[in-house]
Amino acid sequence: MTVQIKICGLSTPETIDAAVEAGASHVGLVHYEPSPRHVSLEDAARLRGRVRGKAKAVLLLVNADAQTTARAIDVIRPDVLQLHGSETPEWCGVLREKLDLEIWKARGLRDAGTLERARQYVGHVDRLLFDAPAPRQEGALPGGNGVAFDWTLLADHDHQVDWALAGGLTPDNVAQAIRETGAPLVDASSGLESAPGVKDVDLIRCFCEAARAA
Ligand SMILES: O=C(O)c1ccccc1NCC(=O)[C@H](O)[C@H](O)COP(=O)(O)O
Repeated sequence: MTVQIKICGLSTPETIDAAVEAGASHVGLVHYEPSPRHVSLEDAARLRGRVRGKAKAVLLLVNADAQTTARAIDVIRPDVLQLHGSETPEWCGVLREKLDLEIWKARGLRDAGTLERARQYVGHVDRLLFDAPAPRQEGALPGGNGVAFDWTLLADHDHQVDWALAGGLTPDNVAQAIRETGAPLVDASSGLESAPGVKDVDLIRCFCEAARAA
């Protein structure tokens, strides 16, 4: 099966184009002000326009309220809404029923217990995205930290919904990650940067090549 590839936290036309040309199936736009990858709604809408018909646009929000979510969807018109905070299964389900787009929920995997609890989202989301857990320190971002988790947690797991692997993926480790977990979709952000929030087009290309060659 061909692995799908999401490049997250893109914020310039050049890096968006590089991701699409390298064969990314999904591009991620982070609308979350504390992030170095935050893009305004207007910039996100412009970037989204560049990929229409070529790759799916994923809008990433963190614990956004209903009004903020509705406004962001209205302006950006993404294909996918990725929820990367502490959104409940019920809230995901409400959005999935009301909105004509895919709902993805990110879950940090610390141990087998956190993987088991992620099952609460089955039936409420279109995809679970397994990431490293958020660092415990004050002010830490809930994602995009470039930290990998223990992939053996996913070995032989009985997935009951589509899923994706994220967390510390780079051109150097993505093939091994795919082989060890069987991930159908891989997602990378900070491992493709020369500085926080600054994507490197060569790293984007190398990542896509390595993922496809796995
Ligand atoms: O990228 C951010 O700054 C960010 C902020 C808040 C929530 C999520 C965020 N990013 C999510 C991602 O980029 C990925 O889906 C995932 O966390 C993998 O990131 P990385 O470990 O940096 O590859």
